Amino acid sequence: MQFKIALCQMLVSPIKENNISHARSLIRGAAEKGSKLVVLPEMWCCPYSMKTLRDHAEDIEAKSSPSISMLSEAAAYHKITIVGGSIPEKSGGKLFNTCCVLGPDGEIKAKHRKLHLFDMDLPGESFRESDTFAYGDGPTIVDTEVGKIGIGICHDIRFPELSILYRLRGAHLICFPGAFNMSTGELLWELMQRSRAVDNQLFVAACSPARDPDVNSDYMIWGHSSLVGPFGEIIATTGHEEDVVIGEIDYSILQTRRENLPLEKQKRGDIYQLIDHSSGK
Ligand SMILES: NC(=O)CCC(=O)C(=O)O
Repeated sequence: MQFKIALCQMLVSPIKENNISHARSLIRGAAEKGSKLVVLPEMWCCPYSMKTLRDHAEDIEAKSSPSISMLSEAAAYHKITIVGGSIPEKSGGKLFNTCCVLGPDGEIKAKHRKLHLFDMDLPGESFRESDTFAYGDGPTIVDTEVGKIGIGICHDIRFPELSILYRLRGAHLICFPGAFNMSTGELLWELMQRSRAVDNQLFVAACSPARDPDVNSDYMIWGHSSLVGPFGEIIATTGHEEDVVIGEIDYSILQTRRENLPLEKQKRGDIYQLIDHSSGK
C-alpha cells in the first residue's frame, strides 16, 4: 500500500474557534494535495499551557466536542483517515490528554489517552503535566484504511516498550502527535523518532504545533514534525514555523527491510521478553 501522509504543524492561538477553523483549512489543503492520512499535533485546539487547558476541555463521550465534530466532518467529507492530534478531554471528573482517530466514514475508530505524562525538572524549565491530567490506561493500535497504526502522544515516544508492543501487534506506522520543548527537542525529538522506527522496522510520523515566539506561554515548542522510514531515514521534515509536511509512505518497503535484516527472528526471546499486561485494545 502506498499513500500520502500530511503532518499539520499548525500555529495554535488562544482562541479555540480560530484553531478549529484553521485546522479545518489545513486538512482541506492536505486532502486536496492527495493525502489519505492527516495527522494533527498534540494540543491543537488550545495552547499547551497547564494554566488554561482546563478551560478548553471537551466531553468526547457526550458527543459534544466541537474539535472532534470538526474532525469527523472533515474525515467524512474528504474520505480520509485523521489522527486527530490531541485535545484536553473531560471525563468522569478527570482530564485526559486524548487523541481520536477518525475513519473516512467520520466515525471515531480509536481513542488514545496519553499514557506517560510529562513531568520535567530542569534548571530554568520545569513542567508537571501530571498535576493537570490523569493517566491513560492502555495502548492503542487501530486498523485503518491506511494500515495498522499505533498511537502515542509526545512523551509516550520515550518509552520504547510501547512501540515494541505496537510492532508485536502488527503496526505498520506509529503516529506521535507531540509538542517537544526547547530544552529537550533539539537533542532528542528526532533521535527518538528515528530510534523507534529503527528498533521496530516501521514508519514513525511525529506532528508538533508550530513555535510561536510571541505567545506569552509557559511552554515554548520545538516544532520539527517529521516522517521517518524503517531504516531511520528522514522522509520529510520541517523547521519550527507553520507548515504542512507531506511525505509518501510505501508499506512494501517494510517487508523488504524486515527481510534484509530479520530482527524479529534474531531476537533472543530465550533471554529477554516484553510482557504485555494490557487487554489488547
Ligand atoms: N508534551 C510532551 O510530552 C513533551 C515531552 C518532552 O518534551 C520530552 O522531553 O519528553
